[in-house]
Amino acid sequence: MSRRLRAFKRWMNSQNIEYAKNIEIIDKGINNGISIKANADLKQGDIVAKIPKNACLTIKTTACSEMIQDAGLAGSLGLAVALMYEKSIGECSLWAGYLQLLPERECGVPLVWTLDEVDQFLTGTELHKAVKDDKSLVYEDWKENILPLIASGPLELDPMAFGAEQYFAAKSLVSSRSFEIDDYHGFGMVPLADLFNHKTGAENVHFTSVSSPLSNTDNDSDAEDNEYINNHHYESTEHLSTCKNGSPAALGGKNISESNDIELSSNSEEDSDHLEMIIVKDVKAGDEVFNTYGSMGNAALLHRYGFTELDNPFDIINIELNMVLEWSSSLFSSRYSRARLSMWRRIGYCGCVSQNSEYFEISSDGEPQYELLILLYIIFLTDEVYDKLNQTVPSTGNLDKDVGILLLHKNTKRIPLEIPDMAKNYLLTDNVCGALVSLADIRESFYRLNSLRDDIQSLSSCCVRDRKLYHSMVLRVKERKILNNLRAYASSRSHKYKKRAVLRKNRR
Ligand SMILES: C[S@@+](CC[C@H](N)C(=O)[O-])C[C@H]1O[C@@H](n2cnc3c(N)ncnc32)[C@H](O)[C@@H]1O
Repeated sequence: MSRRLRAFKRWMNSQNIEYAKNIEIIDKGINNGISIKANADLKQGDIVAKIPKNACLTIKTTACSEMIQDAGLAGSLGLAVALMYEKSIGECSLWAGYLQLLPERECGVPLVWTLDEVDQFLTGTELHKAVKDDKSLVYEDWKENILPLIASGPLELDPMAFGAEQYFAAKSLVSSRSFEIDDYHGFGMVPLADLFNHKTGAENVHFTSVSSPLSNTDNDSDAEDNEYINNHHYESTEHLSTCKNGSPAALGGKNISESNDIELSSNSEEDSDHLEMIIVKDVKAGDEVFNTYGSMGNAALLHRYGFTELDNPFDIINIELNMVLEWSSSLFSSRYSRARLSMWRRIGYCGCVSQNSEYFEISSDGEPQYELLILLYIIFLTDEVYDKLNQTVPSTGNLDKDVGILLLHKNTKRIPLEIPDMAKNYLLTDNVCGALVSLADIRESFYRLNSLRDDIQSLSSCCVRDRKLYHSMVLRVKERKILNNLRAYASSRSHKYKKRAVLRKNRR
């Protein structure tokens, strides 16, 4: 057993953190990290760890809690300050035995890459602009909130431990390892629980928390209920994109409040101050025990946790509304495009919205967001139908649902927009399918020179241990495959394509 692991186990003992004998903490060193393995078969319902809430590092439990509160810091910023402070006081920290097990920073998280690395590895991907924006926002946060604490705060903070670099490092740890604990503590670092790795849709454990100490005081029996919570962290909700159809954006995961994974189980009163890890799917002796950090695509996984998965079914790619408008303006005029866009909005549609940008999602199998199909269809409406629609649809105010479906097909048939599966038969005209292929080509050009084949070859020859390169290549290749799937989706639905396929078949 490594020295750092022995020290961590001694520390866990001192904090009354309990874990089952049939799980083992495996330390593969700095590069490969730590994971949890089953020593014996684990059965659904087994509790494999109990962690007192006061052993968690939060803005309430840290020794600098008062300073954080007085400075009005909260969220991931407050937790990062708590983490930096506890690290800065070394062995005097109550969490010294825990902190010595953590890496300096989560190197895979692009927030801590250099700007050159961000350009080198992420150009063209969903993350390129997001990470650049993050870097400047996080730096601004530091300048505005932490620098004043070093200069004139009450605790004589060591400037070497609270520099911008240390803040970025702390943010990468908070982003990749913090959990929501309860209403009182908010998010925090949860020793032991944060040693489980993630597997999408195939987790073995869930993390459970008893209701907050605040609600415990009102003697309500709800306070004894356990609530399943996920390894969601501040970034996941701060940057969470809101999408009309509720699906996660490329960078968003499942919002905690939207989670339908709530599991309730009762717990005795004396247990109410701790967290539990409970087995939800049997594990065979010798296998790794996985947690889930939520259902999210590779862009979100890399953004927050610093890794990707080759077979991630939640992968998506986004097509920005601005890109659609540019493409439309290159075919028609920009005035024409703006008028068609305005009609689309009047009928009651919008894209997903995140941080000042509006976009459409393309799912892993290449299926475009419904709202994009409607917009493209409106762009290609003949002037005659458009004018008719223009007279029918009110320019402002709430739309009557009946008016919303008054989109006319060629033979003046109404398109039943409220039944997407049926409407798609009308919306996917040759023009719309051709537009989807063009949009895929334009989005593809963001990756610059290399072809997808080049990228696949680079990925196959690159080593998982070269983390930045490997995971950014997985992100790139998976995104480009989705664009291929979008082209295939469009081609297979285009009548021209279908006709050509029939002709080819007849010729054979
Ligand atoms: C909560 S920690 C899990 C424990 C971690 N392995 C350690 O060494 O402490 C999250 C970090 O573990 C790593 N990780 C978790 N699941 C992973 C996976 N499926 N593939 C690659 N890395 C993973 C990533 O570095 C991530 O930021």
